[in-house]
Amino acid sequence: MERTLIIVKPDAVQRGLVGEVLRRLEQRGLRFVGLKLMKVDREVAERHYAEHRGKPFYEDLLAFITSGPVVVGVVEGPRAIEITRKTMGKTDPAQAEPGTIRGDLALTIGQNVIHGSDSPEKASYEIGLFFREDELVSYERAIDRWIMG
Ligand SMILES: Nc1ncnc2c1ncn2[C@@H]1O[C@H](COP(=O)(O)OP(=O)(O)OP(=O)(O)O)[C@@H](O)[C@H]1O
Repeated sequence: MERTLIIVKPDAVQRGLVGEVLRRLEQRGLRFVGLKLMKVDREVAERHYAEHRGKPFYEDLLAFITSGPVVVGVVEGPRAIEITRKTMGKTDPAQAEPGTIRGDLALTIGQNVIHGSDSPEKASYEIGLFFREDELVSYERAIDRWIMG
């Protein structure tokens, strides 16, 4: 069982795509165990994007992710990180396959609809950055016996 963090980015919230993005993840069998709408402040954004500090797009990245509300979620399931990343598609929407979230919905590499953690270490770090332990809900669905069995 694995957990990963997703962020429905400000462009997707502004464009009314929250339901569409969450639906695509749910349809892959992933189970939401945490979900909330929030604004990301500069300090959290800097911690989240620490690996990109110094890159040419770093300031734009921070400005964008703090520009308006986002929806952050924690999804759980076997191979949740890999399945989420595949469902998202490549970072650059021009290279993302049709049928992926970014391939179908993203407009630019900066405004690319969704973030998903890319390793177990990052998932654990990012979940801790956005959620307290008591905000995450453990539960089982009947369907989990098939897809997780
Ligand atoms: N060359 C670039 N120009 C502008 N923005 C970029 C560029 N490369 C990456 N970004 C932005 O920085 C974010 C983080 O980059 P990263 O390489 O970690 O991509 P990712 O892991 O696919 O995306 P995310 O971390 O959002 O899931 C990207 O989602 C994108 O919005």
